[in-house]
Amino acid sequence: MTKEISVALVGAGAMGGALLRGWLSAGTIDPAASAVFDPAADAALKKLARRHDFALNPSPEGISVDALVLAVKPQAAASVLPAYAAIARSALVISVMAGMSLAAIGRALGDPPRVARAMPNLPAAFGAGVTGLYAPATVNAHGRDVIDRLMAATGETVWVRSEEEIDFVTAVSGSGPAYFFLLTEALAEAGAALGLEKEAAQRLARATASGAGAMLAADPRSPADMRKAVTSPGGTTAAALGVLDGDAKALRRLMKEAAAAAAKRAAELTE
Ligand SMILES: NC(=O)c1ccc[n+]([C@@H]2O[C@H](COP(=O)([O-])OP(=O)(O)OC[C@H]3O[C@@H](n4cnc5c(N)ncnc54)[C@H](OP(=O)(O)O)[C@@H]3O)[C@@H](O)[C@H]2O)c1
Ligand code: PRO
Repeated sequence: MTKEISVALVGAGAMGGALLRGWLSAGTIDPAASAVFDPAADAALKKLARRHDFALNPSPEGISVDALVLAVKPQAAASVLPAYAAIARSALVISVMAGMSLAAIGRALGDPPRVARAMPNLPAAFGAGVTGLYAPATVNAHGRDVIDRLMAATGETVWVRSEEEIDFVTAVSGSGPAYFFLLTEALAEAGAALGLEKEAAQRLARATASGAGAMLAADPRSPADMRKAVTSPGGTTAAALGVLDGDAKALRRLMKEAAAAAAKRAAELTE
């Protein structure tokens, strides 16, 4: 049987909390040997700590774990991370922070020997996440296996070839769920503008987005083939796609611009 992983998680907000819940429900981590640090822990986190018996906000002194996972806001990292330098010396450090480079993490933690980057996304909370991963050569095969097991507990994993590509992962899948949520909002607004009741339009748009997501998850056809299956020649979908994807390729152009803006911002956040 594979050994459970002991983890120290720094930051149990939206992303860190989703990962923690995924690990606990999948049995990936050993809660009794793990610790979570989040100074203003809310009632739900306190309840989770009591139920699973992991240490919540212990002194970092003397903590020894397999993996130290960093999930605070990048803007807070430089002031927060030094307190965890001693843990980082013997642990595999995994940062899920957008735009915080290996070099900057190394500086904040006193240059620990093994640091990797992971870029998960929020559907991890439902086991439906996808995480892009990068580890330099200082992380050996065992370390990569630990990283993969931790992140695969909340969805798919995709290894990339360079640290720079983590910014591109952030632009596609890290931020990506927000693009689909915005599309759902926009579709509901369009339905209401046509004359549907607002609530009916919202329910139709939301169920359509989740239905399309379920097809993407379960149907082996490519997105393009599934799009064609919805589109009757000369029909209603073709009329709509003429606007979204006609000669101007409006949506594809906009998506390229949006992803480029996200990648640029990730690079700006990088020290
Ligand atoms: N949200 C996403 O979809 C997503 C996806 C991929 C990657 N990420 C990355 O994940 C990181 C966290 O983002 P988030 O959206 O989860 O933000 P968040 O909800 O604000 O979570 C950050 C958590 O860290 C806590 N914190 C603050 N100071 C701390 C300290 N000294 N020690 C330990 N914890 C501390 C915060 O507590 P307070 O709220 O009390 O300050 C908060 O609970 C970011 O670096 C982001 O780039 C996020
Ligand atoms: N949320 C973080 C941000 O917006 C990183 C990816 C998703 O910066």
